[in-house]
Amino acid sequence: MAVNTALVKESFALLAPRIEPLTAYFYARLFAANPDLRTMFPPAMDGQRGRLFRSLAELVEMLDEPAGLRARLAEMGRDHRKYGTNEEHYTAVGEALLAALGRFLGPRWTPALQQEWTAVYGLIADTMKQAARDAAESTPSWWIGEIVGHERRADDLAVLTVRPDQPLPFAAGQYLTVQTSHWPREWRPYSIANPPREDGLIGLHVRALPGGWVSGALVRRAEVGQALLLGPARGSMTLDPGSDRDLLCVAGGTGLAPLKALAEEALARGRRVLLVFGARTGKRLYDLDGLRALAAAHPGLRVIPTVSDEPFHPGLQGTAAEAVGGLRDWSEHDVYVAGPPGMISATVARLRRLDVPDERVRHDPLPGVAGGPLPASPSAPPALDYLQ
Ligand SMILES: NC(=O)C1=CN([C@@H]2O[C@H](COP(=O)(O)OP(=O)(O)OC[C@H]3O[C@@H](n4cnc5c(N)ncnc54)[C@H](O)[C@@H]3O)[C@@H](O)[C@H]2O)C=CC1
Repeated sequence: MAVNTALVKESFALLAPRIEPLTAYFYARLFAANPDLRTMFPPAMDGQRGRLFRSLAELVEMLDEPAGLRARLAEMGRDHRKYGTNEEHYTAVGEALLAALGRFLGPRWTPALQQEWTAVYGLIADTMKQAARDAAESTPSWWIGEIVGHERRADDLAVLTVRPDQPLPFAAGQYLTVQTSHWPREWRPYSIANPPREDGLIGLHVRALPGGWVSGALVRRAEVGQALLLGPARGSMTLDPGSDRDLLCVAGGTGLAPLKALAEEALARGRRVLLVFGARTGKRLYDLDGLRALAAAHPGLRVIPTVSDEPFHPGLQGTAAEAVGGLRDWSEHDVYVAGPPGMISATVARLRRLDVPDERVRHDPLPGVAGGPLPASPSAPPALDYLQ
């Protein structure tokens, strides 16, 4: 059945002011009907609550772009294998979701609207399940990664090197999710800081965010020899295989990680790269040595560090976005931007003013990475304590 996307979008928009009680009702109903599922979610549900509906909002928004929607759903389906999600869980979530929509839309929940939403959820679930089945033929549901390198570059920043127990396919520019033994069932996304290597090693740049459970554990408590759980690689901020344009990479803080990977990959293919690396202070330019080493190996790389919040630091002053504006014409470059959401927005706005076509500018989704877990089953990853 063709979905009446206008009707679905209109009804979803009506729910916006009541998303919090709706989400609470959804999870209460899901767990009441399927009590065993509760134990498979993180002990604290605060962050979790918003995730499912942020994902749903994103999918509803994409209903008019079938190819993009299918790709997004397939990625989510592959990723959900790490939670141990099985086909019955999709049914349970669908029932709770339709019940929650019906309750909060009240008299507007007509049989016709119910039919539309049933079709939309059917499309979501079927696409995710099929992608999960396909992925199961060639990859594990999750990987165990041994920490083989842990360098504290600052009190709140570490560069980790992780060796997955099995080949973990990814492309330069992608990210994966990580779980530590300190916070069971909490997964957080980190960009991979290198292109695929023969030894399979994966570099991660982690800043401990204030109150950040997983990032704090990765920076301050993780050690060489410990194990992490890794989800599959995700994200579409990758090199365009059909392009041979030079690259402008604009990094803010640890947003450097995916751009270093993309730069290395592009340089290996003979493309030239200008990498602007913005940080608040000189000390926070935490990987200048690594970038200098890359530039020494590749004459096609030029690195421009800039510092925004330390007035007497030598060299360029200002944010990476400001630096881009002052440099030159970027309209013939492929541009990649990564960093805090405000920095990405500011850089994209600046690039627009410089007449760089939108389709040449790539960044990960804002304001963060949407996509929360569907429920997990008892076949979910074991707690890491047992592995160490
Ligand atoms: N794929 C991606 O886009 C990735 C994003 N990140 C994100 O990057 C951030 C890195 O955090 P930190 O290293 O603490 O960076 P930070 O907060 O120290 O900021 C880095 C740079 O961005 C500038 N900046 C920050 N907010 C800005 C704004 N509103 N407008 C213009 N410039 C702004 C700062 O002045 C500084 O020069 C985290 O939010 C992390 O989630 C990290 C890795 C990959």
